[in-house]
Amino acid sequence: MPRAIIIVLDSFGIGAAPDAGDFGDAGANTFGSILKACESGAATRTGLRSGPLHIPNLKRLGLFHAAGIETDGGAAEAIHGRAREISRSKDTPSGHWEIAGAPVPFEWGTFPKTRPAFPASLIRQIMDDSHIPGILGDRHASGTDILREEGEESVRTGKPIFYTSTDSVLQIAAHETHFGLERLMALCETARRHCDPLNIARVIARPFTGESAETFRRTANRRDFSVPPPGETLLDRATAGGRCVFAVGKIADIFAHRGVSEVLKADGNMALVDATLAAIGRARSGDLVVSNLVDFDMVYGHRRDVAGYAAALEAFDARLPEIEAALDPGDLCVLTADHGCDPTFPGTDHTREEVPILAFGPSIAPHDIGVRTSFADIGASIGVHLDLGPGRFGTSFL
Ligand SMILES: O=P(O)(O)O[C@H]1O[C@H](CO)[C@@H](O)[C@H]1O
Ligand SMILES: [Mn+2]
Ligand SMILES: [Mn+2]
Repeated sequence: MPRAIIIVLDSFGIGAAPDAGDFGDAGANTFGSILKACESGAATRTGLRSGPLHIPNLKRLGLFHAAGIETDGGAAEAIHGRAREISRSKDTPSGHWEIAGAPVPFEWGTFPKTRPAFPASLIRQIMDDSHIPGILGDRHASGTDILREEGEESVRTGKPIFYTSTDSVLQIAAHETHFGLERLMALCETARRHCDPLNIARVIARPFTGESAETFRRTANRRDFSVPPPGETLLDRATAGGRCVFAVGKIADIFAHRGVSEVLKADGNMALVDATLAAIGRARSGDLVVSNLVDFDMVYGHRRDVAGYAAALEAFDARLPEIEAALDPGDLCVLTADHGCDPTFPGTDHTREEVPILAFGPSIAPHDIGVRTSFADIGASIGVHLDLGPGRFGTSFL
């Protein structure tokens, strides 16, 4: 029996979705903007990269075809197309769950762009149950900015930093040793419980190290406390069918550990590619590997670092031949994304975009699958490929 691999390039959208205007994202295009910035020289950084975007392998597979960009290159080598999201939000869990065949049929709770952003009753409940002396932040913010602004006071007072974004999230940053990593995780579990009635998708622990605003760094001990997916996912169906599901990076957290057999954690895109290759190496026939490459989003998209994003794409592209070489004759590997995060767009939030689908394997015949009406077509196709059936949502493109 064949195997399947999904690699989510977190935030790698390829153009505004038809409903992008509803999200304030008309005109956003993560891939297109990076391409343009590279072309014009705006994505040059000494010692990092320069010139036009160099992604020969993604190009060969059909990324430009999927994005509707004319190229002088030949025919695409992968099944190629793009997909729209039916879930009404542009966050990570919604995107991943829809890819896995469980779109979100309701609106998430979010916190207003006011100061304070969190309801006093919520903060009171969390404080009563966690013995913290108070909180800092209490607003919408970029996680790295707020660390510079509030980190030193947090260390001095022992008050953790609470912040949010347009996503359905409560993020809590605290120092790994001064506050304590385990204590932060316990605090997040408490917060998770009190966020449930507000329909908040995720509470995220954001531990950091360092001793001053200039040296604070967020660590790889980030942990997402997610509510479970709203329906049966491809991962659930695979494990129920006796298959092994390897979850690489934050996949297990995103799926609230449901439908996951083995967790492989790693820090940084290149280590995550290594972990993905390790999982492919261990997967047996009928198994599923699901991997998330978070740096595109967390380190470059939200930071609006277009040169960094371009360099990260080039670095991933250079690893693609290794991934292709790791595939057995019957395998199917799908590259896609969960939402956009255009590094040239105003603000620091995700952008509502269509995502690429590049599906390849030694015996997969390339063809154009056009614009898919749901990310769920990916899960449906993999379900068919793995002989698990298409699932409730989505139409197989195989
Ligand atoms: O600015 P940072 O802390 O990276 O936060 C980002 O990460 C969150 C979860 O992915 C998003 O909601 C966005 O706000
Ligand atoms: Mn994401
Ligand atoms: Mn994000």
